[in-house]
Amino acid sequence: MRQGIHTISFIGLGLIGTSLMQALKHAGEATGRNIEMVGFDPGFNEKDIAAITDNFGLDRFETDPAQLYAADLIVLCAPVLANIALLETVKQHAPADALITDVSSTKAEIATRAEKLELNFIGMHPIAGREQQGYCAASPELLCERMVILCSGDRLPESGHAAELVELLRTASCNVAAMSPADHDRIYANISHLPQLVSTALMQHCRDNVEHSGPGFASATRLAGSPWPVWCDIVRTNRDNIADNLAAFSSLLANLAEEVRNDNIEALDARFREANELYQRLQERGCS
Ligand SMILES: O=C(O)C(=O)C[C@]1(C(=O)O)C=C[C@@H](O)C=C1
Repeated sequence: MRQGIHTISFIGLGLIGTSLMQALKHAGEATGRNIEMVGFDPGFNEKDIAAITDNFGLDRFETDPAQLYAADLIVLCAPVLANIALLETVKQHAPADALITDVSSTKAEIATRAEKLELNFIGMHPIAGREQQGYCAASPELLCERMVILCSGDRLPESGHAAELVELLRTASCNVAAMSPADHDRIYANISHLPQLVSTALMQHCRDNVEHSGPGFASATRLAGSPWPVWCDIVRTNRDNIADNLAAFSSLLANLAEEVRNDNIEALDARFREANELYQRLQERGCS
């Protein structure tokens, strides 16, 4: 049996799949390896295949599952529920020693399904994105200095394809961290899924005055441009955590409204001071 990652298959060649493919290709080259990048996307026509091969580093577009899944590492890059559905096909075709991962934004449901199917699976979540979709908006820079969560439990994997994946991600300048799927979904409901829904709701709430808006409103609502097909699956696979966060945030907003109405300057000053300090810390970490 040959050792190491020589071939990676990407199922779904959108923004994240293509950016990750390019980043791992470059990381392989930087460490003296030519990793073959194989991919499939059901929405692709001949023009897309030519463009992604010529400009984004895809080596082979494969429609035959036997060829597509014959890889050392398989990365599922479709929306979460589609990735979950794909696990059956992966089980059928993937070599026994292949590592299966995904780039979905929720991790518990897919991990449970993969465990039931006894797959060699570790979920992954690159904390990177933009409101544009599709491979045309992809770039390996998208992942540079960004966190990538591997749902391998308390510790990052130390052997096999999974350890090699960690090494490739680090070479691509990603900050790789480990956590459990349940912790992931709880944390990202708060720090990612809530901000998305708040941005969407803010855009709706201010609909009548959008034409009068300035740069402040534009930066507060950038995420309102995010694609629903992706977010539909995220919301559906992390419902309780997201609903809990929305409820807690609504009560914070209710308190804020009271403070404004009652001219509670002290409370408002404390809020601005805390938020300013947190913002400053984020800037210092280079997370803007
Ligand atoms: O900046 C964006 O447009 C994002 O998509 C960002 C963001 C995030 O919350 O940071 C949103 C969801 C993804 O799972 C990862 C990244």
